[in-house]
Amino acid sequence: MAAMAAQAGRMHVLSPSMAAGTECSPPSLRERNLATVCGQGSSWVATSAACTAQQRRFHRSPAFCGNCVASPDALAHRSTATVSARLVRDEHGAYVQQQPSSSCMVFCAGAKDGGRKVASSRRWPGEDSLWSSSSLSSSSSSSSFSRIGVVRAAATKLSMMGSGGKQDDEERKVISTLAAEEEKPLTKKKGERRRATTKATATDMEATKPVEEEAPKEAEGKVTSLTMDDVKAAERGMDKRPHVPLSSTFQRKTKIVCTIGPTSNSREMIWQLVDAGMNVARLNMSHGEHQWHRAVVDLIKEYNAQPGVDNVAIMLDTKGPEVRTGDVHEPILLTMGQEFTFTIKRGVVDEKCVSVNYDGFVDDVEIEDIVLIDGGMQSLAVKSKTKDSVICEVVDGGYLTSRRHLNVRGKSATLPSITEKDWEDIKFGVDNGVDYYALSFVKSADVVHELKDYLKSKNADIKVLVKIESADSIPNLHTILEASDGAMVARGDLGAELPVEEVPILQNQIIQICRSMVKPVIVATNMLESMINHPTPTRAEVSDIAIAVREGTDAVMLSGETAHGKYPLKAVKVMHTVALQTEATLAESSQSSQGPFVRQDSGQAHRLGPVELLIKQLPSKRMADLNYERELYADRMEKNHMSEMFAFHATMMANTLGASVLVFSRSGSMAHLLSHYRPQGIIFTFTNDKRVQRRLALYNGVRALYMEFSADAEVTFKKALAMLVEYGMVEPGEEVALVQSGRTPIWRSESTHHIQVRTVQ
Ligand SMILES: Nc1ncnc2c1ncn2[C@@H]1O[C@H](COP(=O)(O)OP(=O)(O)O)[C@@H](O)[C@H]1O
Ligand SMILES: C=C(OP(=O)(O)O)C(=O)O
Repeated sequence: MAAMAAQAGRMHVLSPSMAAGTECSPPSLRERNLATVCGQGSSWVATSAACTAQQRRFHRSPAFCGNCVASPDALAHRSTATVSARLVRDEHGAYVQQQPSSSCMVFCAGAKDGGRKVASSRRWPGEDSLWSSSSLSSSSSSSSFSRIGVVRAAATKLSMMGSGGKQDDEERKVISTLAAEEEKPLTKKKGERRRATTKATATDMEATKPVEEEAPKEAEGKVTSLTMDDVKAAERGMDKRPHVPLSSTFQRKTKIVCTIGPTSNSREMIWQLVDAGMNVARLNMSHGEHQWHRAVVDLIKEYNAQPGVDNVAIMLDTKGPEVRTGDVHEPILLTMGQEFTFTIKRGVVDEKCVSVNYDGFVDDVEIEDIVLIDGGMQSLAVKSKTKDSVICEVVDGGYLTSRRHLNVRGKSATLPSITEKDWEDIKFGVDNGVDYYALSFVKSADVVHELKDYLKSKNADIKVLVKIESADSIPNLHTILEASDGAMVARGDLGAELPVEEVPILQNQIIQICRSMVKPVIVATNMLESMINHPTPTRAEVSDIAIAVREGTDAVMLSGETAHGKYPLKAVKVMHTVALQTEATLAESSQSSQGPFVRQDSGQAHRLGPVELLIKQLPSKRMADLNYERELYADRMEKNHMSEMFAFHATMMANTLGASVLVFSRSGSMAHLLSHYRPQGIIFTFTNDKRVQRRLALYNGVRALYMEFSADAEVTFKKALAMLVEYGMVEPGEEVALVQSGRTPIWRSESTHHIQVRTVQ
């Protein structure tokens, strides 16, 4: 079979170690019975129908339940796969391998909706319908609906490709069969009805007018075979249907921040990035004019305005007092040992000299200092100075391109944290209603207070994340974080100003401190750097993402990978898959090795309070720091006692039941608290404030949905549950933990605080 697989290139191979009839617990099943799709290292095993609601919760993670063995994340890799067998339980409850009774091409419609729904052209023994999607999926309101779109788009695509296309015969045959099948009447399901209604409005159609422009990425734009992305693109282009809520990435708890740049600023790309998993769009104000950024903001707003979609938050990253080289006409090659000069004169560029944007550069630098370009991609030793130039010798050579970072090893530039340009950009953010500022090179809490005072004076409700990237910020870390609304571990500059080996230690500490303060934290820079030029990540990059997830970060960030890389979508998909997979192992290990609740590495729901957690996680942390954390925690508990308690106990309850959490929040504060406790299920947060919904996009485990609240709590609960069922996020029969608490309880007259367990109808 393995040989056949190699030949076919995308044969689904069941591990030879899986003996038919072997009874396996989910983890061992996963270890032993993985199958490979498309030779891409992803894995899935076809599903059985008979899984209970309790088992189905495993579907939201790449773990497998005993009955229904599917690896949703694998579906994100590829839209089609050939499957040779599936696992089902026999009459004794043991797992057996079942061969399909007809051709077995699978269209992983699940790639669109979380990998839980799979439409197939197979016939399985005992099932008479060619469209036995129910045999492959959990109950779904939108699987047939996904299939219709996929089939129609695929068929149209096929006809466009003509006979000269590169599609292989087998795939063509199946697409044609599926297209013919589409004409057959189907029982309408909720999702279809919904689509039919939305499809009718002309305004909606106009809103989703397809982009005529070429896909901006050469590498990702080329169509060599029909993938889900092609199908989706074709689907959008052909049908002009409104964008519908996609749940493909809602199971992932760790959020993804994508920097928008020249390769990702088109409408088409932004839509695809969201589908692939983008939660927050970052605008880097070091590049591009306001007009450029406004166009991106407008696109994100247009995306968010669609009914029912996952909202994307906008984060404006200030340039800060960063020192950069000027523009160059073409890359300048720096060779080891050569002389090279940095000058504060503007607009100078030749093969031996380039401008620097900071007038104090010459004063800040001393002979023998090491100047790093882009955090050390090239480095130069300072040999001499004149009044306007620094003359260096190249230590590590390479190509110098436009507007590159300059750092002096071990030193911070003596510039104010918020420059004049930053104030202009901050005003731009206020005018355009961004959700977060990422404030660069913060060295003390004062600057955060200054910005917050300004925002207050403008009545602008924008949250301030501090970028920890300056050597000078470390001694003031606690006060800076305390003043902020969250942080970014900006490893690029941090690793240039401080020895690189300190970066992982600081990363961990910053994450833990933010967590203990109930503030979101982002790990940034170089996460999938090699994917700027290559379609697959290095193993070290994959580990880097996994480590950040294990440490409990709220979000991971892509910079050049999505801003100017060749494979922006692939990079997001890799990040999504790695995070999802890592989160599943955290959930598993918390269930098996340490009992149901106690987690120490990821900080998931635990019986210990945040301070105890911190002590366990950071054995090397100084006692003084821990006492400080303890005081903060005590202070928070005092102010927020009830909500803290309810968030904690709701988490415990949800974990015990294997259920998701449902919360109603005007300000988002209860969602923040729940996120802090990291429940194993999703925190579905209903809010009646669009701004809060967008902001929550950054928080670990939170899925925020917009809804008007009714004066009657029960009406609101029912509406919320119905919405989740409609979007395929929960299923009838499933239990959810519903929390009614928070600083400003919504139905104050009804009760004070409570947690209930509801079974979805
Ligand atoms: N708005 C933009 N306009 C042009 N280029 C951009 C923009 N945003 C990002 N880029 C490009 O993507 C690269 C990587 O993004 P990022 O890491 O945010 O930048 P940097 O490291 O330069 O601060 C940048 O160096 C730049 O070449
Ligand atoms: C995220 C960072 O900031 P920027 O890309 O703005 O330099 C960093 O230095 O890691």
